[in-house]
Amino acid sequence: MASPRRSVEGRPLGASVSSNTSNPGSPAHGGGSSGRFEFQSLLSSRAAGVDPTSARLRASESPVHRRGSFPVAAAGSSQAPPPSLPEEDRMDLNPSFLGIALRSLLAIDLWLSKKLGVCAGESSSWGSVRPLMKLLEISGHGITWLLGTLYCLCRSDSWAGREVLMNLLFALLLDLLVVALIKGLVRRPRPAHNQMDMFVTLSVDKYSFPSGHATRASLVSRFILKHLVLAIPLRVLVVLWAFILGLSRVMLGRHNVTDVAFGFFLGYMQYSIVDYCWLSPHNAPVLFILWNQQ
Ligand SMILES: CC(C)=CCC/C(C)=C/CC/C(C)=C/COP(=O)(O)O
Repeated sequence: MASPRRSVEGRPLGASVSSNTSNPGSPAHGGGSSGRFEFQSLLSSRAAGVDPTSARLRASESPVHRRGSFPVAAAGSSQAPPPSLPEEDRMDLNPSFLGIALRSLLAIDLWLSKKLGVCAGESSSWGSVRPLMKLLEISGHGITWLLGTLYCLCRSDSWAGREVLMNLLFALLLDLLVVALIKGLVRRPRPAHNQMDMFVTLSVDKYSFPSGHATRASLVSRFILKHLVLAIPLRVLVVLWAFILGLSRVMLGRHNVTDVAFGFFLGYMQYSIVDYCWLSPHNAPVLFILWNQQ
């Protein structure tokens, strides 16, 4: 059955609001038999195996089909104030506005990412700096950081140093796990202009959301700023490295802007988790004793 509620649902709401405002006499305004809402309701009733004529009759009784009562359409008109919608219909209407906002954000994201992807190929406008961008890519790669941390852990001869490095190792592994989980869940494909010529990847790295390099850059730089005593210029360099690494992901065409922006946010939050669960000889003695026996 094409209930009134079914005829209300879905994407066209935002479009119909604007068409109602700009052209109150149009079929989409709800008055004509070929109006957009009727078309929608016919489609949904066909999909549900319902007789289109009876569906149309029902649609004309629906709260949204009485479009003159919708606040935007009614603005400036002499029509009676709208009867309030039942609670369940109001809940259906709001997400479609959110949907439109999300769709617009995604459209801007794709457009901006394509514009910024100036090193996506050798023949791109900034193709000559592609090798430099790929060097940056290696500087933020999981393998580089894991091997580097393990090496420093082996060379460290102080308890304090080992504690910090053990936590950095934990942070890097947590980051790999969280990013792999989200990539596997969201499954957003990489931008079409990306060349998949990355140095050592996991199977989930065919997906792009969020950027693993961006999460690592923000996690590691926050970690370094908190636990290493560095001169101001070096601290600035650490932040710059993280920012440029994130930007280089979009310039290389590996990611969309939102992948990197969310990656930065996620990495920042991950550091808070690492800080909260800080491993020390007091709360994780086994880990430290085992390591010292190596
Ligand atoms: C211990 C273990 C599972 C190590 C795997 C290290 C590894 C291959 C990480 C992949 C790093 C990578 C290519 C991430 C992708 O970064 P995006 O910025 O392109 O998302």
